Amino acid sequence: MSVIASNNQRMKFPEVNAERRDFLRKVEEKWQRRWEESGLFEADPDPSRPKFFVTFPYPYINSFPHLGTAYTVLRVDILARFKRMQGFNVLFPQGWHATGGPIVAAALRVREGDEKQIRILKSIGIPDSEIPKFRDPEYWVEFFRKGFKQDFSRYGLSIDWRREFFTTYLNPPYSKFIQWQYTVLREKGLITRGSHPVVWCPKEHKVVGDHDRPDEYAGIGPERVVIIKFKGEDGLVYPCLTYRPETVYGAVNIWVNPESKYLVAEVDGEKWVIGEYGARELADQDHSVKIVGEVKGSELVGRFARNPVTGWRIPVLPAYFVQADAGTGIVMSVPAHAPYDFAGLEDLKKDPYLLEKFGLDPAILDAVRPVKLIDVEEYGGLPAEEVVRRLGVTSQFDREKLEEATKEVYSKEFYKGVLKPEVFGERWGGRKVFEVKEDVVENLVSRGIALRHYTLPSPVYCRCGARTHVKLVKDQWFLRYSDPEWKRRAHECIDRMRFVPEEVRQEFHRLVDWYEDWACTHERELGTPLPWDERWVLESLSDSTIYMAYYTLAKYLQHPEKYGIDWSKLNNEFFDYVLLGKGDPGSVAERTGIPKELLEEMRKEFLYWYPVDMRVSGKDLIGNHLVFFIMHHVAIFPEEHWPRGIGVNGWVLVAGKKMSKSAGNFILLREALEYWGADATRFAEAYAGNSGLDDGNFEPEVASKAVDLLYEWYEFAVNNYGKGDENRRFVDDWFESVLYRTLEKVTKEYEELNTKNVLVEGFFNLQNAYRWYVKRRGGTANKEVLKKFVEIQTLILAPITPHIAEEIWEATGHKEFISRTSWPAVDKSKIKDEVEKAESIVVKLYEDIQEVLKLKKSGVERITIVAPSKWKYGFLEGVKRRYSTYGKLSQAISETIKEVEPSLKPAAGQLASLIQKNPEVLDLLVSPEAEQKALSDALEFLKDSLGVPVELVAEEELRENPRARTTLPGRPSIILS
Ligand SMILES: Nc1ncnc2c1ncn2[C@@H]1O[C@H](COP(=O)(O)OP(=O)(O)OP(=O)(O)O)[C@@H](O)[C@H]1O
Repeated sequence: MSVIASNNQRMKFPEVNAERRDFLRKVEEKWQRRWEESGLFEADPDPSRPKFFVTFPYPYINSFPHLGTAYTVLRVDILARFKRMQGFNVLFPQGWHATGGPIVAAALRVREGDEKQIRILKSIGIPDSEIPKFRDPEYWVEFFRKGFKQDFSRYGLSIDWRREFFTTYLNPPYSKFIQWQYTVLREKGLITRGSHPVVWCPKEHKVVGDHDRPDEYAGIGPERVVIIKFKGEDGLVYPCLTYRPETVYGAVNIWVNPESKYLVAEVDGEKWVIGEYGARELADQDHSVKIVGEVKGSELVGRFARNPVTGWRIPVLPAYFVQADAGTGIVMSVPAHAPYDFAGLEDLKKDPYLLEKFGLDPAILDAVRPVKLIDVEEYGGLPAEEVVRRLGVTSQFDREKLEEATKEVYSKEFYKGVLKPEVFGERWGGRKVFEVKEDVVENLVSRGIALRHYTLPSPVYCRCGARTHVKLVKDQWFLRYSDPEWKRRAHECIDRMRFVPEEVRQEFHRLVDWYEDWACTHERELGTPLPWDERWVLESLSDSTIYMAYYTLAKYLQHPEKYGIDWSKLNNEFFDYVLLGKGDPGSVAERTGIPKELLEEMRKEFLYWYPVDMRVSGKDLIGNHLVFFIMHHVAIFPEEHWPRGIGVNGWVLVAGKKMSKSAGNFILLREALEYWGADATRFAEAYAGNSGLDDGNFEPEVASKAVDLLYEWYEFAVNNYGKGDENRRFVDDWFESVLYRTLEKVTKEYEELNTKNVLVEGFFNLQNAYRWYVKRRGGTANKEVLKKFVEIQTLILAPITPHIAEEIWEATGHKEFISRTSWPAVDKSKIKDEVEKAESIVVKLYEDIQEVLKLKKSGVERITIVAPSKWKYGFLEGVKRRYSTYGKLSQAISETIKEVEPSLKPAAGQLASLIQKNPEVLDLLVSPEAEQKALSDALEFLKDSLGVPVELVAEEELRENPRARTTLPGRPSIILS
């Protein structure tokens, strides 16, 4: 089940045992206090130990953390704790992100008394009297920074809090660090200046970010399109806006909306006919636009223009699906490949009244015939026609179906479509659309036939109510991500990194290739001013690229009073020295007033911790932040400081959507902590998913159940540690083998951050195995084995549920924090395949006997298990060996029979047919001694649990009994008497 919750509609959590929960919470408080008092997670350089540096993308602090953030950050904590137990000196720092528009916009909304914004604040527990404070963006930063820290601490995250910081000018040393970074990038020629398309409010004269518009318009941004100019016989240019410029080769008419008003405008010296919206957008995208007149769409209908690439004389026709206030308001018609165009033409053909209404001669349609340009395997005929017919589109007003049809045709043709050589000639013919599209555009533009343009795919309104459009903002600063050398270094870094899961590596390569220059500054947002042009502040992704390096210094820089650091004296030379080793510490000391020794210590600290060993994030950041993280590291740092690892995971969803602060659909971490406590919440979060792109599934039922499971484990461990007997039996070997095998598997799963698998293997399966072990032993356990079980189970749980693990550790007489205890070594000598297999024969036998007894119901006085003759083991061994060579069971059997001594041939024939029927016995094969040992060891258990005497008799002794002859290694016969 997935979580269903939102601000307004709080979820009802499944019932929890409050007494147990309260016990767990007390334990949690106790250990959090102890960890803090002992500075357990404060990590300082220690050259005698290997280091491990883990990071979590600093969250944006416009609300409290929710279970989505908590899911991902828990994985970082689990890795940190696991690595610590493996003997690494682990640094897990945490900062907060405040850069960008959302906080400023939200504060503004509170100032304006926006009801929705105020409701959101109330829903997360802010009392009425406090709301006015949220008019100030700085208050948001301060308030939620504290809230995040509080929640993360109560969640038991093992963070070195001395390194906490937040972004923007509100934190001067961080701002200086960012300014240093951009100075370095500029010196390396990686920053350039140019224009950039933005969503623009013409009324308020400002950029409209996601947070400056009603929610339904979130995420809609400028899209690159092409305007193709069709010259009219009336002297006007008909500017057709298109996403598919390559299809101009099949444009057989032009569409206008007959009922709309168009403008006549002088655009860059030509006379155009265009919608008002388009004229505005062109004017804001570096074109000179002068309105000189107006014309009704219907007046344009029936005129003719020339297709600029084919030279065809084509008519202007009426269509109601054309929106004059979108794009240029004028559309070229490609009926072979565009479902709307096909439907529009069909309507005209079907309805003579329409032609009449606009005074059109029906003959005008004769020349308007679809021309096929692109071949796609799926479509034999005209793609648009086929899809329109298949979906049952009735007219151009059938919008829903037409949208679906358009999506289908466009995407199939884009990726799989091959351009027809007879239309596109040698240059493009025979090639895929996506391969040549750019070249086609380039060609059209260079011939003066087309121009590049930006527009919005659908209308977007500003919060002030005005309709926005795309404007090119000048003097924008860009990161030159298009630079080939920069890309090359990033690819090299990606090749060397570890990715969890491995399959995301290719995606990073693809993204690095895909990125073009990135506009890195914004106006009117919280952030750090660009050092050489302070009108601009660095936008939120651009300021969050190498800040992991800042963590290594934050210990000093965020505590200036402790180290005698004067923030105002921090300069680029300082960062050059401590982060790049450039310059002379003596002169840096003189300029900054920071003692030389301290500077050297900071440099050492950086060198000790860097690079980042593993950065763990939700998959949303793959496409942006994590790419930037790589790009900026390779630009600024030498190779030895490039990132070493990235781990990604899916999202915690709410009703199929990412749980998110901005969308407002969340369960707050603090609510969960209040209801279940930290360990049970952590248990359910860890159980929610593994590494990879699949989304997690936080189940409240699991959290409620975890309260019981953890409490019961605590009781069991504390009450049973040191108990048990000294007897050593076969089944002790078995359980020990399972224990160490589990440990081996769990160690691998932790390395891969598959936390769900850890709990499945390392908790649920192990607990089941223990239950069987005790049952098999008639309710007892071996003292040493039991001790090992309690220890290993608690150690396995420690990274996930550290508080209760500490409590058990202490209660079982261990002096050290479990968080500092070594991860147990896998004792390979204890892992015994044969023993595990032999025991599985017992399990199956036990189940089989139960089944048979159920059928018999009563009257059974004795159960005889028939131990197979030794030669049968040899025979099976021979079959198994040959089977793995030949791959054919029958051949393996007949070859083996040849080797059997003559007196056994008849019995071997019978055995052969049994193997044919039960080939699984080949997998169960163990030595006769091991099987014998397992069965003998189980006799008492079988007798006690089945309530009937059970004996193990050799096959030879029961020669007369036909059931006995069918006994098989791994599947001994059962005789009831
Ligand atoms: N629902 C979620 N499931 C898993 N991880 C998440 C979820 N939401 C955020 N994260 C992760 O938390 C980290 C910090 O991101 P942050 O809290 O700033 O989230 P965000 O996506 O910006 O905010 P929002 O909650 O508004 O979506 C990122 O690694 C992000 O992938």
